[in-house]
Amino acid sequence: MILDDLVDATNKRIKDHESRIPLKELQTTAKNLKTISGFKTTLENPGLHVIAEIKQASPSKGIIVEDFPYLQIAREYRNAKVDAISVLTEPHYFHGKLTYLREVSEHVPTPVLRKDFTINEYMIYEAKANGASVILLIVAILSDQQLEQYRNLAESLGMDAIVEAHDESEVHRAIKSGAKIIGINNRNLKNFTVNFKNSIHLKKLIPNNILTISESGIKTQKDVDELRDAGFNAILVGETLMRSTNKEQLIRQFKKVE
Ligand SMILES: O=C(O)c1ccccc1NCC(=O)[C@H](O)[C@H](O)COP(=O)(O)O
Repeated sequence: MILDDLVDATNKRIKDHESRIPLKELQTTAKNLKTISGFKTTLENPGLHVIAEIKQASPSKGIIVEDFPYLQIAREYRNAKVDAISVLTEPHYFHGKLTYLREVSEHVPTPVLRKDFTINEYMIYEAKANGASVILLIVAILSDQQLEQYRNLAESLGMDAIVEAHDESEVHRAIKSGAKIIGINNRNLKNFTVNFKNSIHLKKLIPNNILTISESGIKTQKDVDELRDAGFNAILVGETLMRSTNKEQLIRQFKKVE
């Protein structure tokens, strides 16, 4: 299964990072670096918020774009007033890099999500040390204890955590862990199909005091309107924006602003 392969590859990658930058050194950098806070507060405002993703490739699609001017893309997203930028840092399947995260956070004054497969505390300090305002915690790869502990650690470092669920039992675990923001991934990670109805059904299980984000496979204005009507606080859009030749216009259209 792809998720197991991703976790194995992440384990090896982070062991290598730890051998080069010890945890103590990373913790000092993380604690001293000032990053943008307030992502959660932004989502609490009325309206549908947009998280725009920067990624060159994915397991389901392979290479999405050959040309990858990530800083220029980040500036276009900023001009379109996105509420956060999601940056893939996983190198093997998504062709991501930590450098992209750091540079985007240094050049663009918008909260940045480290989009990766967080499996330990080292990665949370690493996210903060490289400019992240938000991290992702995927319920399918973490225990109940890790979900709570990692979210608390992220918050203690001034970041927010999106707890990602794919099905009913994962939504219940996310709620039980104390998640303040739940991301529902529309993509089935076994066969890569995308199903909005599942996302809209799962939203109904989440209490109103928890913020919700619909992630993956969002392509058209109809998709966006359906998710807005279902009451999501935000959408996370990757491939559709990466392939768009006018990203700014598309985001404004999705947000329904002139
Ligand atoms: O995108 C994939 O193929 C994928 C496969 C396995 C695990 C995660 C995967 N994607 C990560 C994401 O969550 C997406 O990058 C993100 O939600 C944006 O999705 P999209 O708009 O469909 O590019």
